[in-house]
Amino acid sequence: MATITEVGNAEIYSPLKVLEHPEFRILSAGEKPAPTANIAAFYNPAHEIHLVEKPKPKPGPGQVLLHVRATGICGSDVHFWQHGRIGDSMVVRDECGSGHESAGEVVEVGEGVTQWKVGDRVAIEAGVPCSQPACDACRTGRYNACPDVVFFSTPPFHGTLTRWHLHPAQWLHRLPDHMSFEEGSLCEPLAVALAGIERSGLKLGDPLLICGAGPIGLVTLLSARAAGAEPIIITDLFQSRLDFAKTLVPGVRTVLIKRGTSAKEQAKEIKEAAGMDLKVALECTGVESSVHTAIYSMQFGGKVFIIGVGKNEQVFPFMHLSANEIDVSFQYRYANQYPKAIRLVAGGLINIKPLVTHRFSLEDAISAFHVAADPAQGAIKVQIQD
Ligand SMILES: NC(=O)c1ccc[n+]([C@@H]2O[C@H](COP(=O)([O-])OP(=O)(O)OC[C@H]3O[C@@H](n4cnc5c(N)ncnc54)[C@H](O)[C@@H]3O)[C@@H](O)[C@H]2O)c1
Ligand SMILES: OC[C@H](O)C(O)[C@@H](O)CO
Repeated sequence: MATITEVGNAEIYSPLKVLEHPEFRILSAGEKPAPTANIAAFYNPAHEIHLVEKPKPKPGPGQVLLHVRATGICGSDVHFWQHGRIGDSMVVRDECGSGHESAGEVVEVGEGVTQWKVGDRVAIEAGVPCSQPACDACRTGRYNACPDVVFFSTPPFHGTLTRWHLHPAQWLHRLPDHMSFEEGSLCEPLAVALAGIERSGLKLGDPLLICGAGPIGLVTLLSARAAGAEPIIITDLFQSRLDFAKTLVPGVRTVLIKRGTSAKEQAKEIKEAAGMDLKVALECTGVESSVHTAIYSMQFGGKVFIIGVGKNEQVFPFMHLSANEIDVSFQYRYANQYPKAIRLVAGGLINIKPLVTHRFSLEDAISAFHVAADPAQGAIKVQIQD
């Protein structure tokens, strides 16, 4: 039987027709895999999700084999499973492995790897750009724009929600001893928030609006508090999410968004809660009406910075933006944020631990997905730990 290294890296990091591969197999419902089996959670174009058993890979030159110890379920994992696509370019066309918020432990290193040894604990940066000198994005440090990026868990690339994961040595980040795997895996959504804070230009004392109190909005809230924004207003459609935000950052002011209320009326309520017009909005829903609310909440010269992902085409209040010199910018994943994320958590400036509300074993990953997908369960961050 061919091993993964004999098959070659190109196949590991490329559209792998897993079910045609002799060593891949979907586990039947209720089947108990061996304790060391390389199981993973896969979704497919028929919107099914199941455990798959796949071979334990061998690290090739420059690669590290990891025991993945903690993985968070991201909204995009659930979205790929239930909707089969995000936008036009990320489409589920085959079985695809989930998960990209992971941390783990080095169990084997490939030829030429000198910076890692067995037992090292790492956060896994799931987007691996090509790093070629001819690639403008990689050369200029904006590697999230690399056209040849392998982003684990975005089709066609399989994810890091598996027991044994092979990763390029240079895209791992060392975890200090006092940082848990759980915190290491949360560095992924934290990296998204930090990229947003950095690129929005948020400064000490800036009045800030955060739209949406999901995991990204909440991690943005923690980061914005550490960055010194004041006051901070956070919105959501659900009071329970706003209450959760208050437990994280007691000083945050909350505004419940009511369906059927106009964006201008909601903005009025937000400005009243702040006692002023706001300077920056970090929009973490991607919902058109919420983007409008953010725009109408801004002062002259404000900035609406959109982290949320939404409908392909959306309408903007053009003249209001124009007459108030309001900038609108967007974030696509992140670049150069992991070392910063680890420093902020390790240094105690950001406490991300309370975000994890549910924990499952790898064998129970499918139940974890069902909890993450069901709003009635009240989960913030569901983690799978091994
Ligand atoms: N730009 C990026 O690279 C990047 C990376 C990760 C996630 N995202 C996106 O960020 C967004 C947030 O991610 P998440 O995991 O927190 O998602 P989530 O769906 O768990 O949370 C979104 C929150 O927004 C709230 N919401 C919905 N409509 C609202 C409205 N009109 N006003 C106020 N709140 C509203 C929801 O109730 C929910 O609590 C998603 O769109 C996600 O795709 C973007
Ligand atoms: O944090 C990274 C994001 O979740 C990904 O871009 C995902 O949404 C699609 O690849």
